[in-house]
Amino acid sequence: MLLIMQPPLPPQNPLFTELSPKSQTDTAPYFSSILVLALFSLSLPLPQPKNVSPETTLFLPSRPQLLAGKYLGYDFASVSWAPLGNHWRNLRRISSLEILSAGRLQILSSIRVDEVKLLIRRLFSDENQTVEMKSVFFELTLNVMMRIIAGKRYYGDNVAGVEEAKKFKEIVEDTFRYSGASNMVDFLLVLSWFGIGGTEKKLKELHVKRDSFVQNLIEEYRTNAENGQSYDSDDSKKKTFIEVLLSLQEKEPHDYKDETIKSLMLLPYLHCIINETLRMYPAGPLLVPHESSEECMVGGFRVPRGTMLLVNLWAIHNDPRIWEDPAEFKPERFEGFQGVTDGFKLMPFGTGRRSCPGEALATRVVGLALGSLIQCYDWERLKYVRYCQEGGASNAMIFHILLLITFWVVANHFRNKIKNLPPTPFPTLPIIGHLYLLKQPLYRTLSKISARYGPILLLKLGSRRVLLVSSPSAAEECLTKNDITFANRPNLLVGKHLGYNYTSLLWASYGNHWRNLRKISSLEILSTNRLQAFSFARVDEMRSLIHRLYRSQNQIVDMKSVFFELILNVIMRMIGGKSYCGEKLKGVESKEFRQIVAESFRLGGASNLVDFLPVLRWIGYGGLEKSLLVLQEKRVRFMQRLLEEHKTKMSSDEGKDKNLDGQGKKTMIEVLLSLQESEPEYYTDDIIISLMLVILTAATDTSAGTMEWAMSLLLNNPDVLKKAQTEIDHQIGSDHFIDESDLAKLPYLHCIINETLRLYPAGPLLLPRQSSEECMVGGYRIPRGTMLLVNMWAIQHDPKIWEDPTEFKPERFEGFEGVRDGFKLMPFGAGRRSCPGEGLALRMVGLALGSLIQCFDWETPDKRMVDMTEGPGLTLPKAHSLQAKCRPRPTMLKLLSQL
Ligand code: HEM
Repeated sequence: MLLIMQPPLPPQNPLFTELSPKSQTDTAPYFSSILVLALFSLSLPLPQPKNVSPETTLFLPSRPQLLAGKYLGYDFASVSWAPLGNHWRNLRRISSLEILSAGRLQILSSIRVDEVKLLIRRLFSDENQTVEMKSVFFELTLNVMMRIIAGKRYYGDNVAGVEEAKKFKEIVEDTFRYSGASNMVDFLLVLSWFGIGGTEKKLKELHVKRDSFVQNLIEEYRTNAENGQSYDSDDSKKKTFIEVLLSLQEKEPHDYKDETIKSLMLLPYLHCIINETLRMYPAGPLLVPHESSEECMVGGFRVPRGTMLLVNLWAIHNDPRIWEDPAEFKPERFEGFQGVTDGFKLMPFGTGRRSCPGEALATRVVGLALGSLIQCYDWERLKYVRYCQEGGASNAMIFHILLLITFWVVANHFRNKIKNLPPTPFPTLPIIGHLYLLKQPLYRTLSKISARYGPILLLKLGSRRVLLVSSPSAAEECLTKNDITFANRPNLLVGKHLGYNYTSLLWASYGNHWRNLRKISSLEILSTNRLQAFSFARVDEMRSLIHRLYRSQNQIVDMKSVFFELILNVIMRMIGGKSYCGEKLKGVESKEFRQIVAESFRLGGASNLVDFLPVLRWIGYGGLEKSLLVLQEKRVRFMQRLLEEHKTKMSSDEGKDKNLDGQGKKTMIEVLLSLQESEPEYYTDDIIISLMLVILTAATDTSAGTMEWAMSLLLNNPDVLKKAQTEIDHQIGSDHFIDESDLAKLPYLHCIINETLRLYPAGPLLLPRQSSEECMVGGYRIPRGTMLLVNMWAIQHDPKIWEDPTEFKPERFEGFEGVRDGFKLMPFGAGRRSCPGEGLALRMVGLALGSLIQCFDWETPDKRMVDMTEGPGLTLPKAHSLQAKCRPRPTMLKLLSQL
């Protein structure tokens, strides 16, 4: 007599109150699973497994939140992946009672016998032919399971489902490939940011395939039911699993959503593809990972809550201390032994609450199939296939690697403390260190890290040690007491390729060579005297810009280009006596150089991954070096042209002793070429070109960017713009254009520039430096060769230092002189490697802003607020360049018409 047992249905589930906030969201699978729980009571407590101590049960039942559980486990709501709790208990009960209980297995035994018979018959007709046994067993198992679940067969005579079965076979193979604890992305999240692995994408695709496969089965059943067909009409007790669940769904549609049914239907497939010998080749060599739901003790050690547990079953099953000749296939060792579990030394189906619920079915199918095949046929081997052993070995290796990583992380953390190194964010991962914490924009991410761990931090960015400081006092200590120690620049790839192998002014190490270059640049181009001497060039360029804007009034102007061309022309005239942009000048060259500068800043700086993980160079990652070489070639070609032009002119009689600007001032190239004449070995063409390139590159993007941010802020704050115009009207009037000498009379304009440089410093992390010897910062020991990043952006946005730090309030600088306030406002850096172009930049920004405000009224093209999003790059550029329209101010019309 056959007996079917159904679980009692309680009126209400008292455990609803225990549900966590996450489980109360309305994600369909989870919610519906919880409703299922409301219907099925917990009146039958699961038996506590033998030999499992209370300590270890804490560990066993939960599952870690791995990617496989998210995508294949219906967001951790399926029976395999749900965390320990009522929801999981209920799903487990349904699956056990509806498909895998001893009672149901007994009822459905005819299906298994039938399928084995059909297989035997097929093999009989294929006598003496080679048979691929893996497929034979797979087809058998699938047919058995499909008949139990959906009442249909996929393989055999008169069956049309082979294509569908092929699809399912792929699904099963992929499921095993991407499930479990061996996806590196689960442990190194950073890999997914670098797009390495792509496991997540594959899991997403696999989930879609699995879901639609099972949904089709349900739909097929529904259609057939509507047409009055039934698969297993011979015996109502032999109802398929879908039938059982769908009839429950009919009664309680809310509680039995399709998602719940699907997540349950997928379970038996996964657990029942057992086709290897259980001790030597356990189908789950590391079991399925568990996670501890609270702290517990194992082997006398404290194991924290949330620790993932991997039981290396393969190692236990192959341990020579437990098994004699473990690598030998000796079935005799189990003579007289009942069952498939022997304490904890043999447990191919796991043990405890999360053990395999398909154990009974699997052993029956495997037993019946094997027995019948052996009974009916003689077999001979074609080739010996080393099979699961390889998989088992690789899993054991992963386990040992994980152990090593954990040990390394913990040891590294304590080592820092013992050595009196600054605090470091936890954990420091092997190889990548803290790179996993970084994302663009860097200064914002680093600022968050400092807010969490402190203003003096030691980061490990791949192979480099980085000291990150983000408080005025720490910055002061680095740039005053330790200024010489930190006067080197790190050897980054950009310094090698764009900095003439670390010999340019920007990238050279602190020493005689750097001192000499700095002296030339300061004396010959950036000293107060030289700046004064070339003020005519700036005024001249400014006038020509005003003229162009006057003629294109009411048209939309790209302000970034306007500012860039202005500063490029000014510097070009100081360097080589010619300006590059504007209507009468060579626009093509200007565009070319602008691209060169933009590219230099894009590839430059401290955020190239290859600088921190040199190993990436060997695997050809990113091709950064190639891009740098191409760029450098363009830069050099551009400057070489200019230099040759000057050499030709100077060698001609006409050019001798005559400056090229025509104003009685020697240009920088002339000075350098005359130095070359006296000391040709030192002042090579390369040295001259590299100096010109540094000055041009460092000056253009920084100054143009500051002007663009300032104009954007003014357009978004019309009151401030009005106030600045009023100041100019009162102090300068409208009878002459603003001159550099007028700037001292415009303190409010100065406040606007300071506030712009505070909010949007062109060097948000200054430029990276490197310590030449061991030193102390904040009481911590800083080893030699440590890279220094001063997060000026964080300091200038620190709410402890600045009231409303994100607000544009020029008034906060009223009564304040200069552009440096101790170490809390320092947009040009400090110390020996601070910006030598500060004087020029302030003059240019002041003159440009003052003139544009004096001559024109401004608005955005669509009268909307300017988008202030920051773009990626070293100099804090705007993500979208500023577009604006100008109208001449009525009071200035007379002057403008005289241009
Ligand atoms: C608003 C405009 C500018 C800003 C905000 C700015 C900012 C900076 C900063 C923060 C540094 C790094 C300082 C450090 O490491 O402590 C720097 C370095 C430098 N700047 Fe500027 N800068 C500007 C304009 C200019 C101009 C106009 C020039 C040249 C004409 C220039 C030439 C340089 C050079 C050559 C260095 C490297 C100095 C060295 O390594 O010895 N900068 N600048």
